[in-house]
Amino acid sequence: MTGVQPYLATEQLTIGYRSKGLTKVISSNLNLALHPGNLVCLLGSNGSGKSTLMRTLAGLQPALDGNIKIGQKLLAELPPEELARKLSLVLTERIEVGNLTAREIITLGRTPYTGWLGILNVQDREKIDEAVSLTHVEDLLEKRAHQLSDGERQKVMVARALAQDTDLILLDEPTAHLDLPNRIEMMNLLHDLARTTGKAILLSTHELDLALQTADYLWLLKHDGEVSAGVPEDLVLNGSFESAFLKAGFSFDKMSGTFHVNKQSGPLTVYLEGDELLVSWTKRALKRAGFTLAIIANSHLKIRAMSENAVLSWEIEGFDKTQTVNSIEDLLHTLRQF
Ligand SMILES: Nc1ncnc2c1ncn2[C@@H]1O[C@H](COP(=O)(O)OP(=O)(O)OP(=O)(O)O)[C@@H](O)[C@H]1O
Repeated sequence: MTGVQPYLATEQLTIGYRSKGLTKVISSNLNLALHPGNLVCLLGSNGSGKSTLMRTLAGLQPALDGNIKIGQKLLAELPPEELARKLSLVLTERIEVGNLTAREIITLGRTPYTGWLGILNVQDREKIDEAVSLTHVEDLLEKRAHQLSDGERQKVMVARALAQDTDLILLDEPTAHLDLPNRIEMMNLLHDLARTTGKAILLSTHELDLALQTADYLWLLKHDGEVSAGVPEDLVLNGSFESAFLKAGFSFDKMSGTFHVNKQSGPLTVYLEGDELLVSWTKRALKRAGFTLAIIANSHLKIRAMSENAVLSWEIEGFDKTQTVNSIEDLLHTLRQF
């Protein structure tokens, strides 16, 4: 991204650990940037170094080398109270919020402005109200932390970060432990927040699919420490996405943006045609069941998938006979007879 000043930028950053004279480098020469209004997802397999990078960017652990700049200033030289007005961190699982109500948790976000006494002025109250409204947690305010579901608690923690009124928000695995609808809601919420507030939001996640769909940028952390950064679609098309996650037994389908389990195919070849949606789901079932899918009609079996007036049917032609079934279960059962 050119022309726009980043809220955060790294220069030749090296992250890792130093203890008892030993240095463990996780990743080096990182030149990354977080720009206003962008949602960036940090992806990488287990142990690749996502938490290490998040912690380093948040100033919770020192960089081994290089710089992190917040605006024009070096992170390492920012006093804690100034950093707290620039960057908020949501460590969803690790923060002990005890028995506070959701309102009290969100109010804690104003601590960098209210000082020890915690007396709220008009602006503090406005920022809290705005955070509550943006995250839609109005109905949760009087609930205590232990009365909140994981998804509700996560939203309250995002509201606390918003109340902190920082340009940068970093979230470590905000979708962990959430069910699919809540994962989607959380990612959409963060994407909308980046758009509407102009904040730069960085989150680490294992949600490859959701990140591909919602992130403005991806940072892909590979096991060798290399980081590929870019727009999701560019990283899919240039092969970076695939190479960051590929393991034996999986393949990545660039067309659909999904990972597939590789199965050993059997000797019987099947040609599929017909209704697009039915063909797509039938293909999945056939691959899992070990059939080899052919791209030409000249195969052992030809299947025509049809959807007419909400009635689904699969016509199977081959070995001198034609049969029709009405479910994928029956289709698989019939094919296994051949
Ligand atoms: N305190 C530490 N001292 C030394 N090495 C550490 C320390 N904490 C983590 N590591 C190592 O750093 C590497 C990266 O760990 P990190 O927790 O950053 O990975 P991650 O991508 O967040 O993993 P996950 O997806 O499993 O949460 C791992 O090899 C881990 O063993």
